[in-house]
Amino acid sequence: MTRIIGLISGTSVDGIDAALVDISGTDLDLKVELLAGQTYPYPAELRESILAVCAGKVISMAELAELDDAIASSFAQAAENIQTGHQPATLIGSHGQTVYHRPPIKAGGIRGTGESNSPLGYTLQLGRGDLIAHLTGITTVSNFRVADIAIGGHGAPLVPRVDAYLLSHPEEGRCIQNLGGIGNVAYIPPRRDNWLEKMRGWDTGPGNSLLDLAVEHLTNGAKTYDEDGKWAATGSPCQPLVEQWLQQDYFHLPPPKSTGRELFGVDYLNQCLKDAGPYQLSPADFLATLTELTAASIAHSYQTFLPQMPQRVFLCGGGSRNLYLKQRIQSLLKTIPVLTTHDVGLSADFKEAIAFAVLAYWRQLGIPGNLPSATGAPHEVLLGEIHPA
Ligand SMILES: Nc1ncnc2c1ncn2[C@@H]1O[C@H](COP(=O)(O)OP(=O)(O)OP(=O)(O)O)[C@@H](O)[C@H]1O
Ligand SMILES: CC(=O)N[C@H]1[C@@H]2OC[C@@H](O2)[C@@H](O)[C@@H]1O[C@H](C)C(=O)O
Repeated sequence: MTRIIGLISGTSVDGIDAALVDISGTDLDLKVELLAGQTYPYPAELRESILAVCAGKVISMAELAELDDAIASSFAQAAENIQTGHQPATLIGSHGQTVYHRPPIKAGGIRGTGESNSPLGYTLQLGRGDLIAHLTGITTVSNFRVADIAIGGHGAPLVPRVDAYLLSHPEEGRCIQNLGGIGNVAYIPPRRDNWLEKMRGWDTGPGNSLLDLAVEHLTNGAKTYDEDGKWAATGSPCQPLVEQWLQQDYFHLPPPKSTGRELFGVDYLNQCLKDAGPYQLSPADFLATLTELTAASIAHSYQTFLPQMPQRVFLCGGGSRNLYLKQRIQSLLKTIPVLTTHDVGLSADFKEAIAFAVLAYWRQLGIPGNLPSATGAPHEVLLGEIHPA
C-alpha cells in the first residue's frame, strides 16, 4: 500500500483539488481509499492572472516563470494541508494548471487559437513539479500529458484508463461523464473479451465553462457559477438556438478529440450572446439554453460516436452538483439511468485528483497511463516526469 497525494486544478480554475489516498493493486485489483479530499481556492489575484493568460493575455518570460512558481507554491501548500492529521504521503501526482492546449492536427484539427504547422499538439500545465518536490520534500510526478502528445496523441483525456480499473462492471456498459470546465467521457464496455481495447473516451465539449462565464457576465462578476442550476431551472431553453449551436464543427468531429477554454471560452460565449440577441431571452432563458447545449452535446455525442449506448451513466466533477443540468442530461438520455460516481462509492468531487495520484503511482511502477483509444496516441506510454525530493 502506498500513500499518495493527487493534485489538480482543472479548466474551471476554481481552485486546487487535493486528494490523500492509499493505493494498492495495479489494474483489476487496483484499490483506492480516499483518506481526505479538499478544494483549496486560489488567491483571487492568482486566479485572475491564470484566467487572463488562458484568455490570451500576453506576458513576458519572467512573468511566466513567476506564475509557474506561484502555482507550484499553491499546489505545495495544498499538499501540506491535505496531510494534516494523517501519516505523511510518499509521493505526489500533480497535474498542475492547464493554461494552453492545442490538439494535434492529424487526430483532430479543430483548434481554438494559435494555428501552427506542427503536426503535434501542444499542451502547457503550470506549477512545476520540481518546485513542489523541493517545497514539500516529497517526490513529485508532474507533466503527465507531454509523453502522449510527443507520440501524436491529444494528451487528453487521461482519466479514462483510471476509470476503467475503478469503475468497470462485469456485465454493464457504463459512461463516466466528467462535468468540469470542459466535459469528457469514458465509455467502459462490460468487462469481457478485449474490453479495454473497446473502451472509448473524448472531450464532449463545454461542461461548466460557458455557464460559469455567462453567470459572471450576467451578474457583473458578483457570482461565478449557477449554484445547483437553480437560476437556469427558472428559465426555458430556446430550442432553435440550441439546434444552431449544435451545428458547430467540434460536436461533429469524430473522437479521439480534445478541447479547452481556447475554444469554449470568452470568445465563444460572446458569440452565443450575439446569436441570442434577436430572441431577446431573459438571463434565466439564456442560462437554460446554454445548459441545454451542454446536455445535448453530451447526449448527441453518445448517440453518434459510441458503438452502443451504455446501460448506466455516472456523472462526476463540479457540474454533477448542477441539478438542472443533471435533469436535462437524464431527460435527453431517456431510459438510461443517470447517477453520480458517488453512487458507486467513488467521490464525484475528487475523482480527477484521485486519478492523478493513481497515474503517479503507475509511473513509479513503470505502468503506462494513457488509453490510446481515448487520446489517439498510437500506443501506450509512461506518463509523467519524476522529480525526486
Ligand atoms: N453546487 C453546484 N452547482 C452548480 N455547479 C457547481 C456546483 N458546485 C460546483 N459547480 C461547478 O463545477 C465547477 C468546478 O468543477 P470541477 O472542479 O470539476 O472542474 P475542473 O476540474 O476545474 O474542470 P476540468 O474537469 O475541465 O478540468 C465550478 O466552476 C462550477 O461551475
Ligand atoms: C488539457 C487539459 O487540461 N484537459 C482537461 C480538460 O478538463 C476536462 C477535459 O478537458 C480533459 O480532457 C482534461 O482533464 C482530465 C483530467 C483528463 O485528462 O482526463
